[in-house]
Amino acid sequence: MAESSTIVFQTSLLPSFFSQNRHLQSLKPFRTIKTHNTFSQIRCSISTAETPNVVDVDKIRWGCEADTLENAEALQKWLSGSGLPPQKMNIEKVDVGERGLVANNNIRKGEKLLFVPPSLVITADSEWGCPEAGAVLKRNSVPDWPLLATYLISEASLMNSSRWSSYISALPRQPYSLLYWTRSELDRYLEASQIRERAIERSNDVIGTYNDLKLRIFSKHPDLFPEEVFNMETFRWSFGILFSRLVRLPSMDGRVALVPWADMLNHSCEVDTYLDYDKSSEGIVFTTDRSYQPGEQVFISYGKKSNGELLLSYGFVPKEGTNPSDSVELSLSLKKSDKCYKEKLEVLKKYGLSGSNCFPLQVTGWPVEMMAYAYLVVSPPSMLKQFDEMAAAASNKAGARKNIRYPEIDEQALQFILDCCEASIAKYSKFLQASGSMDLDVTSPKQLNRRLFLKQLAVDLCNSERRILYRAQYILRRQLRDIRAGELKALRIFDGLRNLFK
Ligand SMILES: C[S@@+](CC[C@H](N)C(=O)[O-])C[C@H]1O[C@@H](n2cnc3c(N)ncnc32)[C@H](O)[C@@H]1O
Repeated sequence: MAESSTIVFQTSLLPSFFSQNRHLQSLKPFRTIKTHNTFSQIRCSISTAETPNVVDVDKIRWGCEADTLENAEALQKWLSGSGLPPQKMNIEKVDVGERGLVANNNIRKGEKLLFVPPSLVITADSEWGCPEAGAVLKRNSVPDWPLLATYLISEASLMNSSRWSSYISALPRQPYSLLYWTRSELDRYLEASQIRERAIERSNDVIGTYNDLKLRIFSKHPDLFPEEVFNMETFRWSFGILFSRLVRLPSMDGRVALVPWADMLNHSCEVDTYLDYDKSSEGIVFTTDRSYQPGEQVFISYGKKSNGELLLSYGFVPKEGTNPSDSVELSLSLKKSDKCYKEKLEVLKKYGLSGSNCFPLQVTGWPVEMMAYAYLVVSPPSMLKQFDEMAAAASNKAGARKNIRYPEIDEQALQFILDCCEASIAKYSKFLQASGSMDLDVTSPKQLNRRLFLKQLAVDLCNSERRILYRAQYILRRQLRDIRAGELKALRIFDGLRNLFK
């Protein structure tokens, strides 16, 4: 639950992993996913055991169904027995988020809750149940995210011999992130949204990371990392868990961690409280920003994320209009027919931009960088000397002048943004209209439920993104009307003066 690369939050459940760990990626072709369902017995040397333990792959519990309280009681018992102090909350079935933490006592505003001790937190430094496997990854300087993903799989494969067995058994068997949507589901349901691109990129990153680990490490140590256990399917699971549960802890130098118990808290856009390490109590806590009565679900914030980002990592979309941090990515592109296309592309590249860029629109407005980019797109050859300044302002490079104004091309720039906005609205409207009669193409009731669920999420996302575009369209039209009215007034004054002199 770390943060997005553009906005700095205190702590949020999730990540900017791939911006930090790109060096681990290898862009190899999609590999066929190997299932772990075939019965096989794996030898895995566990800690100091002299004879290697034999792992029955079929018996590994990759979490449980998150819509039940299966394993929740065992988790609470294990946590209490392992140093978690008595809590003012219990794990219960809830309306928002399936399972969540519910107050069992009056909770005051400003109260510190949780106090999960560091001994119950999983970080890149945690001890491995299979120390040889951990040593190999560390020798190869594997970064935190892939290391933690491998750690989870390794601990899951040790079953009851892992100290995290009760925790792992209570994790969701299928985390609700876009990692679990197939390519055709993404193409079909998220065609209108830029989140589709992000989901494809993320999925390719996970595949690339797994392939890289396999090539560099797993294939060289098949006794420690048997493919029946460490495969693309189990990596999808462990990355899905990390994307939806990992926390960045600012007071622990921004370390990323899995915090059992705290990761049962669901997100609300209406609260503004984050998990962090509390030096005085030496535990992971959060401070409530409202009071709760017994029976009420307690929430934290996963960060100031848009609905698209929440869907991408956590697999849910807040109710329309309830997320003040919601935004939609609007794509602007240079026109291929532009006489200065080459020159413009060159300056954009100089500032790390490309011929096509996305900018976040919010109901409250859009970034100044977007206007600078639009200026560059519409500027005529006579403004060649200003291209550099425009591209610099469109980038978020430090030191660049941001608030540039070119009143002579204001109208064209705003009209260009409006055209892009309307083209995007048309895409959303087409999807939303078609979604009513969309053939779900299913062969079983289970599949039907899944497709209906995904379609509903896509419809919710598209409605919330289109709503922001409608708002931008309204503002742009008004600004254009004002400019044109001003021009008309100036023209009338000019005509009046001309007639006077005549
Ligand atoms: C950190 S976990 C929270 C505990 C989780 N509900 C569970 O049962 O394991 C994050 C997951 O909880 C669910 N979730 C959290 N906040 C939610 C919300 N406001 N609406 C719907 N689902 C939510 C999503 O499935 C998300 O991937």
